[in-house]
Parts: sequence; C-alpha cells; structure tokens
Amino acid sequence: MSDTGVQARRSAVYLLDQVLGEGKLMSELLSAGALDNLAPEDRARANRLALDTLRGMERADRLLQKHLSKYPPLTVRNVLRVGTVELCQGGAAHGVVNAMVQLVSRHKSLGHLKGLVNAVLRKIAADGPEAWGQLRVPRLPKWLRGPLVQAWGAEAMTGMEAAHFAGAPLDLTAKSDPAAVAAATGGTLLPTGSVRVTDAGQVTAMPGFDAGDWWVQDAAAALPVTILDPQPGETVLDLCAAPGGKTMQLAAAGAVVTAVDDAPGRMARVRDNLARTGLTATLHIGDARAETGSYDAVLLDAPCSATGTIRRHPDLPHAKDGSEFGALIDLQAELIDHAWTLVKPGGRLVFCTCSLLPDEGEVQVDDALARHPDMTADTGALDRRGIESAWRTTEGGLRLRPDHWADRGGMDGFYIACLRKSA
Ligand SMILES: C[S@@+](CC[C@H](N)C(=O)[O-])C[C@H]1O[C@@H](n2cnc3c(N)ncnc32)[C@H](O)[C@@H]1O
Repeated sequence: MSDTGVQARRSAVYLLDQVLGEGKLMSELLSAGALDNLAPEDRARANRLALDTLRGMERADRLLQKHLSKYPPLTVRNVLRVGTVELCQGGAAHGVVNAMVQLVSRHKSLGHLKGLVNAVLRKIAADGPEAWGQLRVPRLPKWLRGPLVQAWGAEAMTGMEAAHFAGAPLDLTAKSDPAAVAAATGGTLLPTGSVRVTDAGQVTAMPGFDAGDWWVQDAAAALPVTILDPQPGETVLDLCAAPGGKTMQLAAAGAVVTAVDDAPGRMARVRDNLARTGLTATLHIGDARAETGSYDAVLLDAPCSATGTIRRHPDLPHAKDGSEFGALIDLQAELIDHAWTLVKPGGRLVFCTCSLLPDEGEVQVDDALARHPDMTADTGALDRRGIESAWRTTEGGLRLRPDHWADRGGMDGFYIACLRKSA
C-alpha cells in the first residue's frame, strides 16, 4: 500500500460513487479496469474497503447523521462512510482521518470540505467504534426486503441479513480429491463435498491453484451438478456456462460436455479455466435459444437477479432497484422451454438460478411443469450426500439460502430442480 493509503481509499470512494450514484455493479467496474492503475496490494485494499463499506453502510450512515446537519455531496458522504467503517473496524484514528482529509483536500471541487471531513471523522473516531456493535445488522433496501420477507418470513430475513453482513468464506470444488484439497489448503470438508477456507489470502498463490487441482465455487453453486449426477461418457449440454464452474465439474466427472454462453469475454474465462484444470469441453459462443441437438442431460444455470450472491456482492442491492427482473424472468421461461427441446426422451434438465426470489425458482418450475406434460420433477435426484431434507420445496426442487449452515459460515442463495422427460 502507498504510505498513507490515499490511493486505495480514493479508488474505494470512486467505486462507491459509481455503485451508489450511477447504479453500476462492482463486477462491471472492475472488468472495465477501474482499479487497473493501482499496485496489487492497493487494488485488493480498495476492493475490500468498498465491499466492507457497502456491507456496513446503514450503520455508518446512522453514526454519521448525528454529526451532519445536512448531507454533503455524494463523494464526500462516501469519503465519510469509508472512514467510518475503517475506524469502527479498528483502523488507527490518526492514519484514517489524515488519509481521508488528504483525499478530499486534493479533490478539485470538494477541497473546501476538508474541514468538515476532519471534524466529523474525529468525532466518529471518539465514539463510533463503541456504538458500532450496538447498531442493528444492516437491512436490505425495501424494494428487495419486502418480497423476501413475504417469501421466507421475517426470521429467515434476519438470518439472511446476518449472513450478508458477515460476508462469505472461500469455497473450492476439487477436480478429483476433496480431502486432499482440504489438507493442502488448510480448509474444511463440507458435508456436500466442497472445501471451505476461512482465512484465504491471494487465491492464485494457494497450493494447487497452478496445478488446477480445484476452482473457486460456492458450496451452493456446486450442487446443481451434484444433482445432475453426470456419468462418464454421457453427453451434457451446459447452457449459460460462463465462467465455467459447472462446466469443469461436468467435465471432471467424465461427461462429454458442450458449453454455451453468449458473452465472448466471459467465454474466454471458461477457456482459461479449462486450460488451467486440464479439462475439456466444446465451447459455443451464442444465444442458448439458438442451440440445437439432443443430449442425455442439460444444465441450465439461467441469468437471474443474482440476489443469492449478496454475501459476496453487497453492491447489488444498492446498484439495482428490481426494474430489470421482469425481463429476466421472461428470459428464464424461454430458456427452459428451449432447453427442454434439447433433452433426449428419458433424459433430464437441471434448472438453477442464484436467486432468492421464488419467481426465479419455485414459480418458474411450477409453471414449466404446467406447460410441459412430459416433464416431472425428479425428487429422487435430490437424495445426495449432505443435502438436507428441510431444503426441499413442494414442487420438487431445492431452496438454498444464505442463512442455511449458519454455524458453518452460510452458503449462497440458490434454487435447483431436476426435471425428467418421459421416455
Ligand atoms: C449465472 S451465470 C452462469 C454461471 C456458470 N454456469 C458457472 O457455473 O460458472 C449466467 C450466464 O448466462 C449468460 N447468458 C445470459 N443470457 C444468455 C443467453 N440468452 N444465451 C446464452 N447465455 C446467456 C451470461 O453471459 C452468464 O455468463
């Protein structure tokens, strides 16, 4: 990190300005090169500061409002938020306050507010750290909280918000030997076979990365392929495949895999991932709805709201407002209907989304079952190691939520169903 950490903090504030002011996602900003001008250490720090601030923003705003008679411009509010979160997470008062004041004083139009930043952060340094832990766990914005409370109840919502605030550990999927990966990385073997690492440093420096022994994949995200249960030599079509976590699982099981995605840049990541792990799949870049053929099994990991990944992506509820979700729900139904034409008689379609919204899971499958008389929910496919009966849903799928496995560090939200075609 640079001496005062000003650069990393300035970049964190820039990310927050873009997420909160322009509705951009961190993933979009990072792939557009928002942090490319920073040294690796500063880049990691800027990213972490932005994520921590988004997770703790409600608490930071509560503390700040006591010391502000009116709201300063967004950039200054974000400077104060980053400073507050740092101070309340144990940052040294002198260093944090100085860096934030420097950051504002060098800003071309906001320099005159450096006195305000100095005064407010000094007050936060004095009383913020003690007050922080007494504030409630930050809640999701109303546009998302409302439908989720309606779907899962207030108690589950509280558990999910606690999981969002805690963030996510690093989960790995082993290419062939989960126990060996757990031993090499110092991780824990989870009941479903994923390896969980709690104190991960740089992923690319971890043992087994270069050798391609594992890849990063949340434990919940690994379950669609577990449920599909690919057999050696089976033909499997992986629709909406990038960046390829599930493609690698299918190929590692010995299936003959065709992977499809319409995003060329994301498909390049599938190619890199396959090369690193020494696995093979045929790659098609294009719209899944234009795909033809006939397969033993099809996996459809449909584009969705991604509301199941908020532990990792706390920017999502702040950048989005739900207005795009209707179009995604329509696309999911179209993708299911087309995917169904590509399943051999007697074959199976595994449909999944990393969403917490029933409209992108349970309701989608209920509707698909009504549209397709030759489709049944294969509930036997859910009888897999580590999958708990409490996660099953009435239409025959599986509901995973961030508050599941609370004592183990949670899991991403996901919906999964295995749909069997009449022979
Ligand atoms: C949830 S992500 C897939 C994650 C991936 N299955 C994995 O395990 O790594 C959804 C993907 O759908 C792709 N996508 C969205 N609409 C598509 C379409 N009409 N046809 C093909 N791919 C599409 C996106 O580019 C994105 O990569």
